[in-house]
Amino acid sequence: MRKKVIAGNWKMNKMLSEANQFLVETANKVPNNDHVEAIVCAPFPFLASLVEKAKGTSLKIGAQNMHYEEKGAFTGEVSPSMLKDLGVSHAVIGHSERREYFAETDESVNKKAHAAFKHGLTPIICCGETLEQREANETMNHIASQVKAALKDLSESQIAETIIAYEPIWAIGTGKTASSEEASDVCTHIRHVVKEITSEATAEKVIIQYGGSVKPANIDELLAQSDIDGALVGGASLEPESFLQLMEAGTK
Ligand SMILES: O=C(CO)COP(=O)(O)O
Repeated sequence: MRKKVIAGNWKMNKMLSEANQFLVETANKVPNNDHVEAIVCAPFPFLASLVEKAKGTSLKIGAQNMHYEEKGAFTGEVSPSMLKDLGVSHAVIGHSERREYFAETDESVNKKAHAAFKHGLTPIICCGETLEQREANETMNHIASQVKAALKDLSESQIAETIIAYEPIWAIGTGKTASSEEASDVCTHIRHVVKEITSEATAEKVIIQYGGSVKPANIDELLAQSDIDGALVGGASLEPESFLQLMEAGTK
């Protein structure tokens, strides 16, 4: 039985004092069991403080991006080794907002996935189709190609440790959730793609999240789908109360 992994993606929100206060109100309350893993993916300037505040609790702290190089002349960038050194455990890679606004490509996503494993970070690799692609029946091909490109040349054991987040772009921040059936169909497809490039045993281990307007009111139905192992949550992860409700849903 795979555990549920629920990650909040705060995106570019909160001030440091608000981020710290969020941890004060949630870190000790996130479930401490084998059923659910709770992660907050926060802006870079908050990470050191949040890691400190999460110490001794089950809450993990993740980044929302990283460079694939270890160090060097990359002004404005943050390396995986810096994140690891801080005590960060996860990094979101290839979010559609980064692909759209910051020229993230399948190739850079793959380089970042390799770099994450090299430095002991767990990548949360995002994939998802636009509304036009969905309407043109291109969803399954597009997702397969994004997933294959992201996982290229990773070892089977690395793939088994990877978290893949399916986030249909038309459902992000729009209040429009994919129906649990639509979400489930694509997540099942992702597991098939992973099986195709590795093995059934590895595909069964991969955590596949759904993301896109997930909230306490719809998470139960999404998590009830056999191939949906968690959620990557934007808006509803910003308030302590709804964040904790999402975690509770994961323990059911
Ligand atoms: O992009 C998302 C998480 O990475 C989803 O954002 P929302 O939950 O705000 O739709």
